[in-house]
Amino acid sequence: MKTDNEDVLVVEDLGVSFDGFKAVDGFNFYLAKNHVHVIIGPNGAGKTTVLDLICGKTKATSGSVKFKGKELRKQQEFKIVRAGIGRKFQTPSTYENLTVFENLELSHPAGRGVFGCLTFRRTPEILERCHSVARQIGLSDKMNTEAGILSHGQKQWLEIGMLLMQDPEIIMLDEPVAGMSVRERAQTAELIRSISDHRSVIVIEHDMEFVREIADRVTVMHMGKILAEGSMDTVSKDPKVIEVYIGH
Ligand SMILES: Nc1ncnc2c1ncn2[C@@H]1O[C@H](COP(=O)(O)OP(=O)(O)OP(=O)(O)O)[C@@H](O)[C@H]1O
Repeated sequence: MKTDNEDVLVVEDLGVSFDGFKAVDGFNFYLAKNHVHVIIGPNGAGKTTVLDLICGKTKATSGSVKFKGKELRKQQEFKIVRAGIGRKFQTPSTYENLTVFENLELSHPAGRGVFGCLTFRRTPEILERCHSVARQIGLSDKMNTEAGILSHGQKQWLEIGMLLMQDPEIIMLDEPVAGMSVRERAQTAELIRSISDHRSVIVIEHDMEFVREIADRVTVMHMGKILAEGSMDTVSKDPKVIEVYIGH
């Protein structure tokens, strides 16, 4: 368990309604620097919506999202990414016909946007960054392999690598081990732990064994609200949590 208490992200009283239905309601969330904070909860609890609100994909109807003291709630999505919050969606976003190396290279901030594409130069710094990210995601020996022929797990790691290329301070992952083999899950747990040496990670996950392996802190959501929060040990013994979720 890490002890560094500095919060990089402070979310308070966050809420959103869809046609009068409160999908997220009075949500408070404190993400500590270099921690892995996992959000769990039954289907429809509001977990994905919370990530949508943090990254600006969905606009909140109330509350605040502060990143290193700066209010993000009304910022546009691309500005939130640039500020240092990266999000991996469940839908694949790799370029299947490009190699692992090319996918990583393209994700470097220097290649971003029309102007970036036109003026992009492969500098030694960018090359080194691609290789260091490839080492971290375990794909160093696949640099020249087209993304389309990678295994499911390797594609997921490549996507995480593409996020890492942007050097974000916070990474958000929605069900990162869905569809993975036991071995791939273990490797993903290791990867997430290594990412949290220098960044904070928010993960949504259903697999409790996996949560136990990676989480510094767990928030349990139910019907748009927080049901419990603490270490995995604490929340998994909470009778409220057992009743609505773990006991199912
Ligand atoms: N854009 C939207 N318009 C209307 N309702 C929405 C919208 N987005 C989410 N909801 C509703 O909000 C609730 C929370 O959904 P959300 O996807 O955040 O839950 P979740 O905890 O991530 O569930 P799961 O584990 O199934 O992915 C659900 O009832 C969903 O139908």
